[in-house]
Amino acid sequence: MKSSASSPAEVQLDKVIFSYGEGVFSFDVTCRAGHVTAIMGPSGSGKSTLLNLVAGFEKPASGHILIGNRNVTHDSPARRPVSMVFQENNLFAHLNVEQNVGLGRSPSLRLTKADHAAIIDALARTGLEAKNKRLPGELSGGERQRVALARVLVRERPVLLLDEPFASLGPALREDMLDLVAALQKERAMTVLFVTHQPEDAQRISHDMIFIETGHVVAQGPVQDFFSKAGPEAFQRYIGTQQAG
Ligand SMILES: Nc1ncnc2c1ncn2[C@@H]1O[C@H](COP(=O)(O)OP(=O)(O)OP(=O)(O)O)[C@@H](O)[C@H]1O
Repeated sequence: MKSSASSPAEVQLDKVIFSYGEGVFSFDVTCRAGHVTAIMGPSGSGKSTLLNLVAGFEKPASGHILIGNRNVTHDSPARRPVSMVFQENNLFAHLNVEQNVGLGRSPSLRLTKADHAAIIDALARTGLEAKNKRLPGELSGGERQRVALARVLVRERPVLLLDEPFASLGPALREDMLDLVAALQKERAMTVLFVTHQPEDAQRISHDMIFIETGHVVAQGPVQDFFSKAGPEAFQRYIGTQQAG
């Protein structure tokens, strides 16, 4: 059964422990339903790992993942009420825009009239109507990410995981894309977990922030608190280092 994107879902990592061998990750954290949570932290701190645990690409050694109060710890990625957009390689190169979006409805592209209507809607919403027959190789980087967002729309999952989706785009285009995400998030009341290295991107669209260091959440709270003078020391140090670099 498809989860409705209209019912916001909390995302909880409940005493989750995970390890790739050497480094241990421990996450005990909740992301508010229907809000955008930015996930920031130094390179290698575990931001993508956190998203992969929620998506089901990695399994915790112990603890639970709950989405909308449903325990999904043992569910495969396909069964989880989640969509994910990566920095790149979100699309199949041999399928055109419409087909790539259609995969969000049916992996075999057996599409009903209602599916086609949803695809047309999503293409209009993301400004891609005129490019529906193009292959990904015939699109700009920003357009390809729009296709990925159109697919998120037709999937109608309540949780959206964004792993630095606009990192390779220039600042003006990145702002456009972030505003599109913010509009779609609001429209669908999605719960968004947004990994980014850009403090200004986090500030632009996020309500909350999680700051990670060496596999642990070291600070969490409303995003504006992080940017005040009294913000978490670890975060201040991190953005200080980034700006100095
Ligand atoms: N498949 C894997 N096998 C072994 N180690 C891994 C694997 N994936 C990630 N790691 C290690 O786990 C740690 C956390 O990686 P992760 O990708 O979650 O960090 P990140 O905070 O998202 O980093 P970045 O900002 O550079 O993308 C890193 O030390 C990384 O080398």
